[in-house]
Amino acid sequence: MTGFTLTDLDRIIAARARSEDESSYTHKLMGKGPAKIAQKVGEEAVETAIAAVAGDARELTGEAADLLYHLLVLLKARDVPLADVMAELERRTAQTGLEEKASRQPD
Ligand SMILES: N=c1c2ncn([C@@H]3O[C@H](COP(=O)(O)OP(=O)(O)OP(=O)(O)O)[C@@H](O)[C@H]3O)c2ncn1[C@@H]1O[C@H](COP(=O)(O)O)[C@@H](O)[C@H]1O
Repeated sequence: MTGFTLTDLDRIIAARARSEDESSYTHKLMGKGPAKIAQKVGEEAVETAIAAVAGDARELTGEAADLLYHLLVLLKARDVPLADVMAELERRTAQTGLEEKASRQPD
């Protein structure tokens, strides 16, 4: 179990996006703009789906990590805070009333 969160990754992405470090993939990707980043999200989503259908857990793990990373970069490029996405997910959970039940049950 790791304590690393999407919020941690989001902070790293924000710092790398702000940097002028030419060796940073995040910096380079941000420079290409939202359309290119959105294309990468689409590609990574397809690769994730293919890995899931193939049933290869290791491949799926890697592709899902690529997808989440690129999705966070896309949100950053469009100035949509990750916190807003999490708040929307929380709102949906609150609507169903399942949050309390889930916290009482083991994973
Ligand atoms: N999580 C990631 C991450 N996941 C995937 N990738 C990069 O995403 C790229 C995807 O590879 P592809 O083959 O699909 O794309 P490509 O051919 O390199 O590029 P395109 O021409 O298709 O755009 C690879 O270069 C990976 O290194 C990531 N790059 C960075 N991070 C995180 O971002 C942090 C900052 O990275 P830098 O910005 O590089 O310092 C790192 O410490 C990581 O935490």
